[in-house]
Amino acid sequence: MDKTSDNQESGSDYRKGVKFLIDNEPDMKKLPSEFALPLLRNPLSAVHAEIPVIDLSGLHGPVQRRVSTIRDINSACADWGFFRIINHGIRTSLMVEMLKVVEEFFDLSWEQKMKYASDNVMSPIRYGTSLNTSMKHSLHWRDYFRHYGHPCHKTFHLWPDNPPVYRDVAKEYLEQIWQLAMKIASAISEGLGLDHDYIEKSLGEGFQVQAANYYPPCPEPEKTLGLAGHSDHGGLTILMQNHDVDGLQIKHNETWTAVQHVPGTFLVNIGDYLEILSNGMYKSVEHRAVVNAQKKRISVAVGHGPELTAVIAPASQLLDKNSDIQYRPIAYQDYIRLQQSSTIRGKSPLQAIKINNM
Ligand SMILES: O=C(O)CCC(=O)C(=O)O
Ligand SMILES: [Fe+2]
Repeated sequence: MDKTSDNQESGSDYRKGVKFLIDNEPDMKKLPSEFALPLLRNPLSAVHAEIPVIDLSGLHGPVQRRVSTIRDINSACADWGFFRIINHGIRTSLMVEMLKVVEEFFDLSWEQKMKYASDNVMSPIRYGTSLNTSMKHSLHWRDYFRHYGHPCHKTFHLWPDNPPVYRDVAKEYLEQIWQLAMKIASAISEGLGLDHDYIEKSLGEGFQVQAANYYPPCPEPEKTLGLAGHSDHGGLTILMQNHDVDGLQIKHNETWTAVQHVPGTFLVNIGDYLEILSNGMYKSVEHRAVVNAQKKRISVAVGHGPELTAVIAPASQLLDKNSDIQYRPIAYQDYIRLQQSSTIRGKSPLQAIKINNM
């Protein structure tokens, strides 16, 4: 292919990131046509709703409070698949530091960031833009940077050394978030009627991936999305964002619903692995990110799932003669590849392994 053709040139500019585009043209008035999503109905007109709030200190309280907290988590998982946690035990200063080093990373020159660009969706570290620019699709208004976390010692040496404190801050953050995820997983196990360590044990060594998203201000935010509707492939995602701008929407009762950000809290959501493990009792919920004309938004989503070679399948304890198995077993890494290689979002990877019981 002629590498100097106009298309190819502008195509490669997009791969440098939307931040690069807007930094070079801060007065941009029109959304470049590649970003216009043809079938999108104005995403900024979503309804607003309060999602369940769980006070995690209840898990350490007297028996009755613990039981009612587990019951609340269980109904939040079944009814919403998303909930907000307070009294989660993570220092606010660590949350702030983490957002700061992530922002400093995105502020690096595009050459420095492109060192981490990769078309390999399983790469342990990856910078990119939109969904998957190795495939043709309408572009999305976000840059992302993701890398593996727990067990941190395996990939720590690959993480960015610029900003210089990045590795240390991210390690402390990801280790604490892993512990938090295991605490919630234990409550969910009990809520499902399984042993309290059932989910944690099912993870084996476990797998954690951190996805940082950067959504710059966008000239025509009603015509595009930061991130298309999708469900997460892992079991539990723990999400935080910078303090002063909303953007997350979840599909609740078939309606896109905007979720307000509350500083100092995290959002937790159920991913496909827990939908599969619970044989469909819990649903992984589709969610997306919208953008806005005024402010950049940064989010850090940390996903938690089983070790990559694990075969994921419904828990046998949850299958009885009245409930047929709903999903075909699949190696977790094959599932991730299925999800990440596609530019079609929604819940299509789950549909692909769903068994159509009559
Ligand atoms: O930016 C957000 O709020 C959502 C991010 C997200 O869903 C993801 O990274 O999987
Ligand atoms: Fe997500």
